[in-house]
Amino acid sequence: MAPPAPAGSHPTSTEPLSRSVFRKFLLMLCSLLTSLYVFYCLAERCQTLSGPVVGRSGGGKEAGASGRGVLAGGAGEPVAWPAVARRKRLLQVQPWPRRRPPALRDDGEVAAWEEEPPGLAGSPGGSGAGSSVSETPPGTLALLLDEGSKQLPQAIIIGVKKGGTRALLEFLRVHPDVRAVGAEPHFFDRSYDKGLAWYRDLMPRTLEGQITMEKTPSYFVTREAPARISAMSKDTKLLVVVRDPVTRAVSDYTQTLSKRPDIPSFESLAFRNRTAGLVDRAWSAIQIGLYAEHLERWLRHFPAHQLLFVSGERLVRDPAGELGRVQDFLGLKRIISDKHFYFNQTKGFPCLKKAEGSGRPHCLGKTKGRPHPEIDGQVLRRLRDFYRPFNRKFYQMTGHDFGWDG
Ligand SMILES: Nc1ncnc2c1ncn2[C@@H]1O[C@H](COP(=O)(O)OS(=O)(=O)O)[C@@H](OP(=O)(O)O)[C@H]1O
Repeated sequence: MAPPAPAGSHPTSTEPLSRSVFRKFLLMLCSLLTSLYVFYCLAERCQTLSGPVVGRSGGGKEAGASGRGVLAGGAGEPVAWPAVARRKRLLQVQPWPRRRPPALRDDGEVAAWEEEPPGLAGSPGGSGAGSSVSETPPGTLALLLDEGSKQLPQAIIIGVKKGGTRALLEFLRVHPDVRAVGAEPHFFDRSYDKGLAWYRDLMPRTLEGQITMEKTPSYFVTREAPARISAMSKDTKLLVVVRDPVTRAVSDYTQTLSKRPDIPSFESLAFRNRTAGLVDRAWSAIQIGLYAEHLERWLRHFPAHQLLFVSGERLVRDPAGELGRVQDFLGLKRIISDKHFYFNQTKGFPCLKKAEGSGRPHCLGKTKGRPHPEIDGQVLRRLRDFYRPFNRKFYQMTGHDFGWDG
């Protein structure tokens, strides 16, 4: 038998042809496997770099269509996001320069569309994190993956004003399968005549398996909002962050006072007749806290299991715990956990260790968690008495005692 030819040498006339073909085949197989391995490593590395903090781009299913698949599960019925979501997350690799970070208004909300045009929606609203990523994925991955599309929201934070809605949205955006508009669109209360196409255009791009979200706290008390949202999609999931209505009223007043320091005192606005203890329920700061009454309207259009009530108090005390419930409700994998938060002593609130898009620690702006003026104790007690029956009814309707009545 002829001795084996040195590696890489050409087959000799004495070497059988089949052996030479086999050797070439082996060589090609090795190259193929090496290329696959290199590509896999690159992709994995990108994903590792992005960690739990995510950025841009998405795609998805046809919004507004009936039974928008992935969200079809009810409250206690988590639906797993398709495996494709993992692949899609490759698009969220950072960092790419964000086009234009949204500016903050003085009330702490993200500035409206003149600051962040609809087409650029989706930046971390109110983050102030100074973070930067764009919607353009880097070359190779962009070629391999599609860029997603704009969808109508499948889940909306509908209220309540001053309940902790910004905190909930900012915390949720840490999730790689959540994409949200930064600013409040106010579509179902102020801009409904602009039409669903206009509304959809405000949304960030999402990929299949990602949820599009927005928050506009005034929807909860807008008479037309339940029917309008149901007309968009009866499968829409609704989140309501509720907070002790008395504290909420004071918070609401504090916000107005910060813009118009000359308004009358809280004590005088809260009563139609203070001596008689007659509470002015027409005052919006009081009215919004009548949760049971507002909820009745929503339940005429949505089944109870499509609403989730988030405790504003627990969102401060135990954000990860409350976010766990929210992720289950939205059918999301539980990714946001204790390790995403730290308690900032100066702010007096939980903050994110890594904000969406920046990877840096991030607390909400100075208009969130500001000190309240001192309110007469007797007035507060009267308001507690006033709200008690409404709160009890609300506990019954939601099946949860939020503990506002001591
Ligand atoms: N983590 C964290 N950081 C800062 N603030 C937090 C946080 N979690 C909840 N909150 C509470 O959120 C309250 C503001 O609620 P909203 O974001 O719903 O307000 S708004 O309706 O959008 O204006 C705000 O109310 P005030 O304390 O009255 O300012 C906060 O108490």
